[in-house]
Amino acid sequence: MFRSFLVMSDAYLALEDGRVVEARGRVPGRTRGELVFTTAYTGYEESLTDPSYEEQVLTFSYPLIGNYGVRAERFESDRVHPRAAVAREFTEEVVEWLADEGVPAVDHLDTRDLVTSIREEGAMKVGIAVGEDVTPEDAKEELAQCKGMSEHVDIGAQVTTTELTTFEGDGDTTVALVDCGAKGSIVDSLVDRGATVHVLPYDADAEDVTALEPDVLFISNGPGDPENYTATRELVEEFAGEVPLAGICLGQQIVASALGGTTEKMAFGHRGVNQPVRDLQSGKVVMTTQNHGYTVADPGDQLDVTQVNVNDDTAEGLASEELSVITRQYHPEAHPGPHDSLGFFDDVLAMAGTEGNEHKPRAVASD
Ligand SMILES: NC(=O)CC[C@H](N)C(=O)O
Repeated sequence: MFRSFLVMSDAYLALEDGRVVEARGRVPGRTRGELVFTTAYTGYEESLTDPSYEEQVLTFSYPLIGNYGVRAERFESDRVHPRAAVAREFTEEVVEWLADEGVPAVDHLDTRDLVTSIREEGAMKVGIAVGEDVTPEDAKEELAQCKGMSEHVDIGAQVTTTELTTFEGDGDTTVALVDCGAKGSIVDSLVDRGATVHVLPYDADAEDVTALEPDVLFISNGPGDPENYTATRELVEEFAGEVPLAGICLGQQIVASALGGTTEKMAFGHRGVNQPVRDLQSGKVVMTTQNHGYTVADPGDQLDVTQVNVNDDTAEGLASEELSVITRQYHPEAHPGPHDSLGFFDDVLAMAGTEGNEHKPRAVASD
């Protein structure tokens, strides 16, 4: 009786399964979202700035987050996207960063237990209340207002560029990248290979794309349910067979859905930097970075599954030689994660059939 009086918590997480978990508050605030976890042991700056985490609460299963600082050059976008961050222990530097960004954070809870619950019960809604005077009821109120991921019907608007932005490369390929929440490393990976990348709003129409005379139409990663991206799907329908198509993560899901396939929600998704993927033609397995909660259930008649996840056989790569399409469910641009699959960007430019792109990796100093 006295114990609960003496050790008052200043943070509560109300889970959809009815539990309320106590934690230590690091950044105050009240919020809600879909509770997911990543097993990545590095790359917290990249994950926290990945727009695909919009409307989610990100739990790190790795116990210490922040041990090599916070550097803006590693950010994937200009802000933190998860609604809140959860770890066993955050360093002061990460806490300061999240406080600057106004993103609630909690630690000193058993994240092993939380991750086990998500694995057993699936990604679930969570309400969070952090601050000196908060009560479990506050967290429950947040939970009561929490929407399911698919109910965020216009989530693309929260993360997209609002105007056309161009990144010049010194080769011959022109890429129209539809920004549904694109990671900066996707643009970098294309520009590094000489492509000029025009970044378009997620609701761009056919005229906007045609005006750019692209060699490739590229659909980016992004948050939420792929079925909610109606305008982007229409673009794919319009240009399939006319312009080569590429897609990453949400991009793969939208391309499949537009070309007659179906998508579905996974129980708890794939989030981490060691997801094994097998290429069906070569038999080769590569380690990949992943962050998704939906998957392509059926690619439809026009696309072939070219790569699968070794753990659960889900579709990791799709292609159509006839329509010139290649997509990946994982993140070939890495950041964070292994660079095994960077060759995807070479394949995309090769598919475009343009010449004169020279690959200049950023790791090599230019002279
Ligand atoms: N990284 C992404 O593009 C995520 C795609 C989609 N929002 C999903 O969760 O499956």
